[in-house]
Amino acid sequence: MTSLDQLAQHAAERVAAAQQRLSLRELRRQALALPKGRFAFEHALQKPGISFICECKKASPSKGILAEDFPYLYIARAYEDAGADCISVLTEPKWFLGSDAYLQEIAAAVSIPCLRKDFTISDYQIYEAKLLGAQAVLLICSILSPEQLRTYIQLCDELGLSALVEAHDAAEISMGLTAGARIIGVNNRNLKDFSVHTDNSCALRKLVPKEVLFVSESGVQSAADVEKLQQTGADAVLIGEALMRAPDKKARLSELRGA
Ligand SMILES: O=C(O)c1ccccc1NCC(=O)[C@H](O)[C@H](O)COP(=O)(O)O
Repeated sequence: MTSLDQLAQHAAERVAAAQQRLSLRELRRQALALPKGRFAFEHALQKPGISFICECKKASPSKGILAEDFPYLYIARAYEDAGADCISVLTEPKWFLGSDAYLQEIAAAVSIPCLRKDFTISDYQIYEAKLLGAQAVLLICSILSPEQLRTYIQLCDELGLSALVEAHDAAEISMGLTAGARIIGVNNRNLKDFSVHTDNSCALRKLVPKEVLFVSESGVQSAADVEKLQQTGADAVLIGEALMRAPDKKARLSELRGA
């Protein structure tokens, strides 16, 4: 079983446990009672130049603990002060040591849009994301069927959430576009063996039409990486480790911008 299979399986167990506490019907009722979102996440990626999605994550399966000390609200505010366009918040608890509470508190504390970064395998998690204050959810092609992907994008549309549809190869990009994705994220990390190649985004950019937003995810470590991805036509970069390991987030983000 790959790490991704384990993450997806654990997500299904988490959803089953959550449904014991609150039914899908009641969760759905609560989510639909909220004002419809305005797709703020995708609007934030439409500005001229490259946008920065800065990630709050304490740990990851490939790198272990990234930040012993994890003052998540301080980190999120530092990202916002440094000019981040969006924040990605890991809510997966077992391998990323994330938490729904981190997302809820961060979304309430900042005015830029937040992505719920989790392993979505059920509509239940999309309603949860809405209630936690997220403006976007991650949909990973390799753990969803084409039908699930299409249905979940439609649900996001109904709630006014953006869907960041993650692909790693040409077949997954095709699956995402067929399902109606408006944002494709190409993960430079192979989630089966954890190897990272930012050139993956460069190779796959041409398969995504210009009217669909293109996000390059993972392995961005330098201003040269950002410059290369911008030249390739990326609308945004999603950066985790390089920022999480930096004591001064503002200085590190400026450095990555090439300022
Ligand atoms: O990072 C991992 O080890 C990992 C393992 C299994 C599934 C997903 C994983 N990472 C999620 C991500 O893709 C990153 O958090 C994100 O793109 C930021 O990457 P980085 O800048 O390299 O921290």
